[in-house]
Amino acid sequence: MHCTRKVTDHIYWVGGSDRRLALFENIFPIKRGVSYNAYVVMDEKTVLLDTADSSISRQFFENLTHVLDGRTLDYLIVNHMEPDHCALIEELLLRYPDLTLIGNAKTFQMMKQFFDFDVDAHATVVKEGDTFSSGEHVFHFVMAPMVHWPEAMVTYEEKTKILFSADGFGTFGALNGNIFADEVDFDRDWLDDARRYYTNIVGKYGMQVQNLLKKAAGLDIAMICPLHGPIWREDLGYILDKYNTWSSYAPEDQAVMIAYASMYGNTENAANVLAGILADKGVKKIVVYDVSNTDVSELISEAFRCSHIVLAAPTYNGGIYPKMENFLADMKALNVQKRKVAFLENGTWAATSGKQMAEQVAALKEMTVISDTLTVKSALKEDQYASLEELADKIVASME
Ligand SMILES: Cc1cc2nc3c(=O)[nH]c(=O)nc-3n(C[C@H](O)[C@H](O)[C@H](O)COP(=O)(O)O)c2cc1C
Repeated sequence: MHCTRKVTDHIYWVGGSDRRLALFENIFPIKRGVSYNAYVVMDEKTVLLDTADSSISRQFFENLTHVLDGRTLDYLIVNHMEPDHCALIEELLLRYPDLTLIGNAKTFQMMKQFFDFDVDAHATVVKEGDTFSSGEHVFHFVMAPMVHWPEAMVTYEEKTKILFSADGFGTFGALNGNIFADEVDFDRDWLDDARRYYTNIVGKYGMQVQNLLKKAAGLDIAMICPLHGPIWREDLGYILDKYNTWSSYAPEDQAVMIAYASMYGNTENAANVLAGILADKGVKKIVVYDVSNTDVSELISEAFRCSHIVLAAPTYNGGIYPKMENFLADMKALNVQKRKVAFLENGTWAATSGKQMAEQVAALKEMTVISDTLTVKSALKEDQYASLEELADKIVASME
């Protein structure tokens, strides 16, 4: 049966959620599932904005058929060619052979790569600033290259002042009946997943997101309809502000993240002792993560959130403990920058992980090392308490 919701009098959410998928993009754990949003505009002409992932195809087509209520589908606006949104285009054409596809030149290049149908026979190419009217609704096309694919665009509808924002402002998490951010406790239940989605998927492209935010500032936006997660129709400043923070790589919180790797508990012990000393000195926002037990997507998300990062790892066959090395590689890949950092190394015969971690962090932009590397030789000794206190003092002194 159909499972749709009204967004405005003439616009409907026709998406669906997948709670079975373990890994989004076969890499990111999604314990709370994910939604694939799509929207239908009922007007003189009928318009669909994006399709969905094949996993929800049955629900999507039931929704679409129900909303169209016997009418045909005239137009599909393709904001993003990633398969989780465009998988159903070919089936859509089988059902609605006269369908016109609206996208930019790159959209259709990609469509020809993904599909075998006669794309040119259906394509209407639009570019930045072009408009299209379906009757009462007027759609403006705004290019959003590399947010997060080159062909990505967003569509602004003039009458309803809705920004159909593609993957921008999206989040992991299935929709549970409530499709609007103001119907849920976003800050409590969604923000962590929104940050994890943004930082891991779009995090690398901060400058491109900043460009899109500048374009968005010129539009009178009443609602943001993303392709994943809740729709924003109240307090838009909240999510725009978060996007501005994340895309400018500014820390969201003055907080200390201690990420440690440990096989036999000694580096872990040092991480815990440091956290305790920081707490003694009045720091409230401290998070401690075992990099072996925490998915790297969560570590990245926290690295974007926290102002301070302490990396603690044993030396391993002359290198950095592999799970920590993987986190460092991801930090580079996702452009983590502008953080205050410190290192704690461990080694039993030749501790070099600190030096090696520092070299990798030096390749990141605007990272400030706030203290000399602290070396543990196998296990932390009582006489090292003072050096941990010294490190904690430096962290506290550098917090705003
Ligand atoms: C497979 C393996 C390789 C290691 N390689 C080195 C090394 O290259 N240099 C070194 O000084 N210690 C090396 N160690 C020793 C550990 O770094 C050391 O025991 C450290 O205290 C482990 O910390 P943990 O208790 O937090 O796991 C190695 C240990 C293991 C198990």
